[in-house]
Amino acid sequence: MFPLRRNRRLRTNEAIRSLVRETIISPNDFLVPLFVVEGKGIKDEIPSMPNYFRYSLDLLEGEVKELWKLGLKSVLLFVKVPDNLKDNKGAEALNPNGLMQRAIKTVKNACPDMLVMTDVALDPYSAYGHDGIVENGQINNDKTAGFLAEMSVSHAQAGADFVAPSDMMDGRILTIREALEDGGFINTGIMSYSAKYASAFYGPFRDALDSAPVDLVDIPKDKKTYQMDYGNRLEAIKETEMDIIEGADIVMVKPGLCYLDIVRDIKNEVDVPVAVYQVSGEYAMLKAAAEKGWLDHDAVMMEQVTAIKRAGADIIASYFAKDVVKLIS
Ligand SMILES: NCc1[nH]cc(CCC(=O)O)c1CC(=O)O
Ligand SMILES: [Mg+2]
Repeated sequence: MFPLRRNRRLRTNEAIRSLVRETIISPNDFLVPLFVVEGKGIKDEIPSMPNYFRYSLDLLEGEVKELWKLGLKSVLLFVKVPDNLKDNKGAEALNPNGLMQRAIKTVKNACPDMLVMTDVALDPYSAYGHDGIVENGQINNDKTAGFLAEMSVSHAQAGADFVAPSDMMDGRILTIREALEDGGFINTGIMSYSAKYASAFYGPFRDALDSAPVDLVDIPKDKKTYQMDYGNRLEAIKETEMDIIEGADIVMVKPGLCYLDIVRDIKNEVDVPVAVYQVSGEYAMLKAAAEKGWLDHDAVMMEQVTAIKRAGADIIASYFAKDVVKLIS
């Protein structure tokens, strides 16, 4: 008996393969993380993130214009805060003339139609490298949520389109939503890092912002009391559903590749867009393997972002965004 159905017919050549391909990557899929620093003329390569840079505001302009030309229309801003401006409460985060607030305006000036999302969490501002206020050796959930709401309003005032709380405090989406509504920012969206795991893949990001938790007595050494345990799956659905009820417009799973089962679970469960963050450690792993000549950088990169989209990502936050778009254009 010869087979009646030969699946290989649909794989005969690139024309037929591209005709039947289910998942196609486009510039519209990406959200581009950007690291911003004080100073002038700075384009500083992050050692553990080859070919990824921190920009001072004057050079950020050109970078943003380049992204726009490539068809990348959304950015996610992170700031590296000077040590002397860090404290336990993140007071500098509310400075109307702070680095984040100026960065938002810089992007909007350079490129008025660029969608600007901002990271909302204390860690870049925290003397202890924590996403919240430390009290008696613990992260105070409710004080932190209140502070993040003020921070979100400050970003909205500066012109942010979306705030992206990445802290994992309970209840902060509701607190932030209420503060935005009260402030009249009814159209400012919230992209919640809703299922964010306590992951060792964030290492290079913490190098980039110098934001790792400090090693001091009475200060938690890691983020495991607020970020999720990577053994858990149902908890991701619970976290995500709660954030949607509290007012999240977009939910996120983070990191990416090791968590694609979670992405699919959530995609099947919710009716809001699902973002996935392919994080710094994922970027660093591929760059390192490619540098050694052990992996084909571009081929593996495309396989990875396609897998993330296939798993259910509507939005991919990725340090590879520019590389991908240059490759496919
Ligand atoms: N709240 C901070 C924050 N926002 C995004 C990332 C990680 C992103 C990456 O690794 O690329 C982190 C680090 C952390 O939680 O320690
Ligand atoms: Mg939560």
